[in-house]
Amino acid sequence: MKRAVKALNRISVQQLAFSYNGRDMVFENFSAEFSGGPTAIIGQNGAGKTTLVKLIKGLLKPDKGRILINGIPAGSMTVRDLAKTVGLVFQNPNDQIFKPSVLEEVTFGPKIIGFSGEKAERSAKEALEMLGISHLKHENPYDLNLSQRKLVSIASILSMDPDILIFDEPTMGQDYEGREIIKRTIRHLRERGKLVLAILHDMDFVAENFDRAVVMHEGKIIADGHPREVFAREEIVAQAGLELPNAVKLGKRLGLKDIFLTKNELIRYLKERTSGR
Ligand SMILES: Nc1ncnc2c1ncn2[C@@H]1O[C@H](COP(=O)(O)OP(=O)(O)OP(=O)(O)O)[C@@H](O)[C@H]1O
Repeated sequence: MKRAVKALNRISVQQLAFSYNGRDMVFENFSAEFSGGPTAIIGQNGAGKTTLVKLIKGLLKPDKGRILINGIPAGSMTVRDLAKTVGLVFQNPNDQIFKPSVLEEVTFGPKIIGFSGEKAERSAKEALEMLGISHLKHENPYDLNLSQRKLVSIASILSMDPDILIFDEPTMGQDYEGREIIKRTIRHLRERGKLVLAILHDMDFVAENFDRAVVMHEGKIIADGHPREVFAREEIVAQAGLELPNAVKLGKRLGLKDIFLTKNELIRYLKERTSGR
């Protein structure tokens, strides 16, 4: 008997044009494909990153072109179907959170998209556990600090169990522990076959956790590849005003030709080189 194979989650952006005011074009004939491992969208302020993810999420409508979500034109999907398929965690959690308790907040989304009360609660509790904030479930989100509130906003999207998750600046305001939690969450989502996109200004986090970096500049993609390839391209790094990851900077300062994405990679290389002498 044939086993059903779940198709890869995929976003296909085709010949997109978009302007906020009908004059200044953010995108003109912009195309991109997203599937597979976690993808970071990077580039200077104003490059069009947030506009792109809002278009994908259906919060903005393209002037021209179309966006296919798992083969289906986003424009033809109901708000509920789109919410079930694509979850967007906003940069600022205050734009997303409005319930008086963490548990209500994280249960709200799953209920809206049709989970039973019991399933919504189970899913919410799993998400809170994943993000290490189960102990906060009875708190009012607005009594929490910004980094905890950000984790609540991530949990409230995770609990809907969408196929595609988009994070706008997930590590902003997070300390070491928060970054570790987000790192684990991305790994967990990837293992479950979810498509993860994240807008990031934190290049260390990109280097450590992403398979692909898409560099945007003035509404265009100017580089697209594994972070090791992208950070090796000095002209791209300069054009997009990117800060290099610390391990890459250190490797360069040591005069090494190869690109080391993490401190561990660099240390391993230096140890091998020393022991091989
Ligand atoms: N609500 C809006 N109304 C009008 N113009 C906007 C609006 N939001 C963004 N823009 C403009 O659209 C362009 C792309 O902005 P966008 O926020 O998508 O960039 P970004 O790469 O996400 O930047 P950041 O890293 O600061 O979030 C910029 O020129 C910006 O000024």
